[in-house]
Amino acid sequence: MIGGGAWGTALASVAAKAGREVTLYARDADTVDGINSAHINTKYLPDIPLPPALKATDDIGAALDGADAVLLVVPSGAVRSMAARISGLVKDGTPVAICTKGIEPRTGYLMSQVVAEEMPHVPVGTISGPTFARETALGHPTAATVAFEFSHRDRLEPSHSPAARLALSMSTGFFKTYISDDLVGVEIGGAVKNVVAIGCGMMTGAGFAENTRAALITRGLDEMKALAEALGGRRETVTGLAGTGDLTLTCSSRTSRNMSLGVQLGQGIPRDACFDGAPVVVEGEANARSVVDLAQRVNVAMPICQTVHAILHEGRALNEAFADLWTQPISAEPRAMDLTLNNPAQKSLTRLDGGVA
Ligand SMILES: NC(=O)C1=CN([C@@H]2O[C@H](COP(=O)(O)OP(=O)(O)OC[C@H]3O[C@@H](n4cnc5c(N)ncnc54)[C@H](O)[C@@H]3O)[C@@H](O)[C@H]2O)C=CC1
Ligand SMILES: O=C(CO)COP(=O)(O)O
Repeated sequence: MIGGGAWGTALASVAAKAGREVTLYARDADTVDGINSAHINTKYLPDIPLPPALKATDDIGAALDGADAVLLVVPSGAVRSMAARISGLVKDGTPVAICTKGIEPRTGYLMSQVVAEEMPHVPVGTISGPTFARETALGHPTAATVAFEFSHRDRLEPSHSPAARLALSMSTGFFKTYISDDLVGVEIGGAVKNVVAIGCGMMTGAGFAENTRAALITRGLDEMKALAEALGGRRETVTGLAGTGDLTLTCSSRTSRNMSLGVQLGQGIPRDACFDGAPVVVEGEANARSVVDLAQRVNVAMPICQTVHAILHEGRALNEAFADLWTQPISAEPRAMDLTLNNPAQKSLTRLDGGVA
């Protein structure tokens, strides 16, 4: 397990509980000591006991020595450099699953494509779904999708595919795994939901309520499906755990760092004062740029993501941007019907407390 943050630790705990021999690499020596001596990751998952069998090290070579599978769980901005760093340490054919949710800025690559470029000698897939780290580490019932591309041989013998082997290896009585061969659908779901969750949080923080949130979730899902399809993924994958599931989770709870950032911004808290100034990984901020850029490149309209992007990165006023979103041209649902009408409505958003935005 490469990455000693909340999610890397939670996944390492799952794998250890599934009976795997797990070594977690963390760059922080205190984290390593805490896991080895007290079986706690005090920084990222305080108070959650970890399986004593789980070992940690700050020696990345030792962590990877003899590994039958590698899970890569660092923030998206560190994925390429980490993949390049470990490439020579991972033996040919070892499945590598990226558990990071994002799209690389500039290239527009999925995280699995970034890793595949740096590690051409191994099969690369992903594990994704509605999985808050804390709940997972506590052993709450959780489900996730393991996705790898299937070779011709994998289709003939699916149980030998990397996806199936990893799904089996990670399965416990509380961590239910599903298998997919649609990496694009799964990874687009994970990246886009972060952006939509920031949007849901913004509107919640600004004083709007449940109708608004349900509309953003549903139309956000439509954006996710359209982008996935344009990139060769399947719409039905997006209706699964890594799309609908994760979108629903992160748009419904302030446990989500993305939703929580949005709420704070919606309340008017300046960005550098959010989370009391602590450096928290909020993938949706970078994802907003890369998703909108990718959507433009493949000519897919993503009005919610564009609105979030404009507020985060172009200095647009939040209320005005959402009022514009709500008065965009009237279009068909689903998109398959090609129909757009000019919208004659005046901008008018009223908050739950009766205030006008
Ligand atoms: N926390 C959660 O509930 C879930 C998180 N994820 C995804 O997992 C990824 C990681 O998130 P978390 O573990 O939650 O973040 P985190 O903030 O808890 O931990 C990040 C970890 O990455 C390490 N790190 C950062 N830059 C690094 C670098 N350049 N080299 C080596 N290590 C580096 C940090 O030291 C830290 O251990 C994100 O893409 C997130 O979207 C996915 C599912 C659930
Ligand atoms: O991806 C996640 C849950 O599936 C975690 O969401 P946040 O990164 O918004 O906390």
